[in-house]
Amino acid sequence: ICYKMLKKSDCSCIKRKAVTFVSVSIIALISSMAVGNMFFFLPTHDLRTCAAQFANVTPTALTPSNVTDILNITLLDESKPTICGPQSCHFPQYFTYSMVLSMLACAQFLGTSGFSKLILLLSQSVLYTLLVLLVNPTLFDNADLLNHATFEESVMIPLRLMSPFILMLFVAAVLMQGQQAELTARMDFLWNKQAAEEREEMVKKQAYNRKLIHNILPVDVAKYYLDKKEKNDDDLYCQSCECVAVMFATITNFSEFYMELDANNEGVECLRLLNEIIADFDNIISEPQFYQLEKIKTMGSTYMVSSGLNSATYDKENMSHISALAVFAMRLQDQLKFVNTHSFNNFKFRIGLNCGPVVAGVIGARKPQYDIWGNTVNVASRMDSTGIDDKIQVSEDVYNLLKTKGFDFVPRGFVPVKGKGTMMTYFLEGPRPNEEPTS
Ligand SMILES: Nc1ncnc2c1ncn2[C@@H]1O[C@H](COP(=O)(O)OP(=O)(O)OP(=O)(O)O)[C@@H](O)[C@H]1O
Repeated sequence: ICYKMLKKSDCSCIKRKAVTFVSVSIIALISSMAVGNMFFFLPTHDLRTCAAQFANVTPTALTPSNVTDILNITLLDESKPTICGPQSCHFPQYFTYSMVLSMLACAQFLGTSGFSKLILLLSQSVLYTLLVLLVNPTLFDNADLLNHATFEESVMIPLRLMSPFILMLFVAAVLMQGQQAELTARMDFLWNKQAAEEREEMVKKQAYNRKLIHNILPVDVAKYYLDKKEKNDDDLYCQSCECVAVMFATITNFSEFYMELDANNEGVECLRLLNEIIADFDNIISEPQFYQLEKIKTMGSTYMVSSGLNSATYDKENMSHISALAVFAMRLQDQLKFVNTHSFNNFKFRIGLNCGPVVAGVIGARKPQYDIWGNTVNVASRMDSTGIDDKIQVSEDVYNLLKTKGFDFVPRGFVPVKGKGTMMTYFLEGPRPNEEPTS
């Protein structure tokens, strides 16, 4: 009910108070049983004196057996009234045991610090000792006498002294056990804390590693390696893809821009600009509309992208992954124009597109690289290398698939392509995507 109705912190506070209340009640109850009962037997008559009076002798002249015989009492029969008075208590050591029980409850269940427990236990035992010694010591002396008479063995240490000694011994034991428990609890706490910190660190590292792997490999390929049970580095991952689109986009005059001079920190500033341009391209490819695209790699100032490499991104029906790559190519052109305007440069951009079957895979055990191979890739590269600055040259296959999808094409004519003879190619002119280029 508490957990349903209240906040967690309020609830644990109430729970703690309830536990303290119950513990204090138990301690008070058992202590009062121990201490309170002792008062029921007041006034207690000294059996030896009583028997001496009855026999009209001095108390020292009587042995314990004489006393029991004269008074006609036995250790085990407490109920019979004696000539000295009504029934008595023959086993006062049970008061001490009750006290030990109450102290045990105090030591075990009371939710306070070790020091306050020690103070409480000491005051309990001192109070009890005073009660034993001052209020009713005769009760304990009578018990000693009855024991002596029954077992015919003299009592070495009187019970009235033995009882406080037992309590002190118990306090010492509780103190030692408490210290040990506190030490263990502290160690447990520290170990738990350390374990929690290490677990948190491990989770963070795992997430970071996953992020790194996802930056190197496509999501499905990364999943293949992460889920793989047998970690064999030599395993080859490769997959045949039915119809993917491949793009090569090159900043053709970047080599003219790149110079190693003192003024540009030995070329570092040129590389910084190239890095910013590529990062802009990476940001565009991360947009949700380009989810079918996968960046393959950059080679110098060439950016290579493919689309439709897995079942999640390949659209067999509408070939939307090829349309998405065409739109992406135009976005890159717009982005580079934007960079030119703001960096007062005149970078030229040449793009080639092709589509068809490829083989995708990961090569190498160290620094593994995801790549695609096949004639489709070679031709896409040729579409770029034989293209014209600021144009997107596409193969006839791309043209045939996209001509009915609202794209504008201008035929370029037959282009000589190394190893292929001549190929009919087209320039993709539009329509331009509406989006503003990102800064
Ligand atoms: N996975 C790939 N990544 C980058 N470039 C590629 C890839 N596959 C092919 N190419 C490029 O495609 C182009 C055409 O390759 P092809 O095998 O037809 O001719 P090649 O004689 O090897 O090329 P080149 O004459 O340019 O050296 C090559 O320039 C090659 O670098």
